[in-house]
Amino acid sequence: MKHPILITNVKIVNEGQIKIADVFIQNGVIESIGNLSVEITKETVTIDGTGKYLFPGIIDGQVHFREPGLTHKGDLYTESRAAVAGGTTSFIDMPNTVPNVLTTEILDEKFSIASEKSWANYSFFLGVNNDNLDNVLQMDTSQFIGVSDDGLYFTKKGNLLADSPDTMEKLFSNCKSIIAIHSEMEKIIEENEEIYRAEYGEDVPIACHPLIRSEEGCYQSTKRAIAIAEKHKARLHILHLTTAAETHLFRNDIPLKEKNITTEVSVQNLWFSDKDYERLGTLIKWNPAIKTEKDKKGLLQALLDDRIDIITTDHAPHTLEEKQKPYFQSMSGAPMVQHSLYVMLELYKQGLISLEKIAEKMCHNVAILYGIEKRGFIREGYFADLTLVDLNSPWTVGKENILYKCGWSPLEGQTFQSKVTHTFVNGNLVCENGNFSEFIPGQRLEFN
Ligand SMILES: NC(=O)N[C@@H](CC(=O)O)C(=O)O
Repeated sequence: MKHPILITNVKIVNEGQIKIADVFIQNGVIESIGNLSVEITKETVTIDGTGKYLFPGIIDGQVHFREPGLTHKGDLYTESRAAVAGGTTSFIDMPNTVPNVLTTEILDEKFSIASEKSWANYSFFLGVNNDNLDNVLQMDTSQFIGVSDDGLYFTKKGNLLADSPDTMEKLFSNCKSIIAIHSEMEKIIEENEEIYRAEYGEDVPIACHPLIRSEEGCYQSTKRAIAIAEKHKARLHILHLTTAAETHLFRNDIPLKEKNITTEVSVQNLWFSDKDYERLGTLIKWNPAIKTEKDKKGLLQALLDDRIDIITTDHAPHTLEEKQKPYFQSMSGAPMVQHSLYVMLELYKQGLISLEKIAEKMCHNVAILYGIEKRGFIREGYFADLTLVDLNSPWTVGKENILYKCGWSPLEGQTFQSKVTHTFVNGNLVCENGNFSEFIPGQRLEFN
């Protein structure tokens, strides 16, 4: 039986406001919020929230948890456990697992594994590439949370969806669900690779990464994808923006609910810039590449003025061995899901973003964008997915507190001022000051 939980006198960060109240959780949902005089029974767990901040549980719209098929990097148990430790209570996972998620059978298998192994609530994108395009065009795609090409190669040549305008025309004119795309132009990347190969041979320095996977490659791709989506009134979501230039292609004059074209930024692009390649090398090699200080500032500005709708992580773990290779051979992507809220709270401490905006972009808007039912807000009757934070409890990221299966983080050595003290998933207190409850599986996200 689930214990009722009463969190008292806590600062609730929700829907543009911070208000002090008590929160009563029972049977997995937020039963009441206010100045409560609930009857405290023997079973009730009372948590003193004085001085702390209560956020809706973070919903991460883009992760790679690697199961099935790539479980030497991470799996649904290890990565979702790391997620809840850092205050993330729901996630949407990408299709580039092995086998790629190109059929509903493989999608169902992923749901089935998650129902037994995931600490957090979950959903999965259906992958789309040339191998299954005709099938996807026949499907009632409104039954999926979204389709995505992320991490999949699209054409026989190996290009991305964004490189195949004809295919985009076909897909966008038919598909009813959200189409979440990785937006870079392979042709521009290949041309740039040739330029730097001519100069350095195989020893291209990592500092060239943002020049190879360049601003131009992102901008041209995003511009074209938006034009095709607008023509077909498709529901397009551009994943992980990395350039300030692209942000100007998105609108902020209509409410998120009415937008057909949306986008996101991943936390690492608000934290790192090209200045960090010298210190961290291929550890911060991501696709698309982390770009300049100017881009970092422009992305934050676009987040604040609502041209960027949500914050994700693109959590993409690889082993250290896979990362620490020469530029061309090293894997792109790094783990981030345990630390996303910490990065954002640190930006708050630096005066760059408000707590209300963090809740909007990491919780409310992700629920709105993907139509997730009864999560992402602190409201009576909603699932009790909640994250309690102490804003004055410094700690340092180190091997001993990293929970990713790959065992490393590009943030090692970083001191954060804030700490997630309690994470609740569906009304269960699953993690308290780094100590986990017995395993309780999360739930499949329902969407409308
Ligand atoms: N973002 C990355 O750099 N890597 C992702 C794939 C992807 O999102 O392209 C991965 O799965 O490793």
